[in-house]
Amino acid sequence: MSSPVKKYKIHVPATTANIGPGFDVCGIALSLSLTVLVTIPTDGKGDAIPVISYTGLDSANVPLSPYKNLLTRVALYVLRSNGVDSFPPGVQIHAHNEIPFGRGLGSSGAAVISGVLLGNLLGNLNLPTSRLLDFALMVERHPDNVTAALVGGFVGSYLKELAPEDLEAATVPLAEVLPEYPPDAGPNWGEHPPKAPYGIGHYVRFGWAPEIKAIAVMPRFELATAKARGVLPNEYSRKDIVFNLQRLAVLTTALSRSPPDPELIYDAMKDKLHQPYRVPLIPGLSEILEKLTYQTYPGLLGICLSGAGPTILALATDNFDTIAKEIERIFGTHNIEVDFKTLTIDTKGSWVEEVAADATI
Ligand SMILES: Nc1ncnc2c1ncn2[C@@H]1O[C@H](COP(=O)(O)OP(=O)(O)O)[C@@H](O)[C@H]1O
Ligand SMILES: N[C@@H](CCOP(=O)(O)O)C(=O)O
Repeated sequence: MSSPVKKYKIHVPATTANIGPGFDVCGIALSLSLTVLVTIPTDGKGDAIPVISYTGLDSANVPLSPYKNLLTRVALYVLRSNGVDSFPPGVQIHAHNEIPFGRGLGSSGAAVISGVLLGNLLGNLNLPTSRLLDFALMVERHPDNVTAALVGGFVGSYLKELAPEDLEAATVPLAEVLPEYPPDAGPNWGEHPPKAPYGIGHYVRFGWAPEIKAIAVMPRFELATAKARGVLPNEYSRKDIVFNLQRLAVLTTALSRSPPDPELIYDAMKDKLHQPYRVPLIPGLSEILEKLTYQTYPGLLGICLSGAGPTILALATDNFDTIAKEIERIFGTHNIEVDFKTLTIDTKGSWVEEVAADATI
């Protein structure tokens, strides 16, 4: 006879980050999600390590060892940081993914947030949102995707300047925060991870005009965020920083006003801090940013790279298919195939629900 179980579903949305000038600051949660079904035996019996399975987008290449999979490594990091040395026995994890990997729609941010929520659930930790965010930020150091994925909506965030002793913990290489535990690691294996400082991330939710939708045009190739960050300079000119600051200050309010003003938003979504440097990695990007204007495509409000790319984000109130098809056409001239979707803004963020013992994804 099988063990009695408790089952939970963790829901985490995709995110688009930067929105033009808000590099590493702004994020928007979108209507695509990563859903994780967690089965926990109530009699404490079963395999010592969780059994993982995946369905959905890009699921064929995800590592299924809990010591290699990003989601479970983050969960174990949260557990170990809170005095729980290993996964409870008999846990089964099934993830269903709608967020394409490496396209600039926050798949890794969603995996990190689900991992933090999974650790919180498996350890019965009852951590508050700010503490969940601390752990997420120890893993994914830019706050834009993880904050929007956790709290939902259109969000701006910053990282607190840390005290020297906390700074040391926060700059520990990712590989040490998330060691790839050998499969035979016992509960006391290895060093404990560095303590996550408290209150690393601070955020505010902006308003959002309900008629604005997000068109995501997703090229069929992956661009690792780490690679797209690697091409950015370490220093910028005052002129370029001021260019972005001016636009960002206007954009956060302009996107909340109904009806939205295309003339104001279009220019406010321009950027000089990351997009120009990423052009060589995304054939067609410059042409797309120049060619699609609010004057030539009625309904278009603004256009930018989604996160680190290669997805293009167009914010619009109308003519979604026409706008997407023109972007598809330009990518096509560079022999790049795409998929496109018109998405709405997810205002709920991440959430966990208990489901019936016979529930499936
Ligand atoms: N649901 C998931 N489960 C496990 N790993 C994931 C998941 N989603 C993303 N990842 C990991 O994150 C990588 C993509 O991260 P990244 O380069 O930051 O791109 P993105 O823009 O999609 O966040 C994937 O190749 C995979 O290794
Ligand atoms: N601010 C980051 C955002 C990365 O988002 P992703 O969805 O591409 O991981 C950056 O621009 O590097």
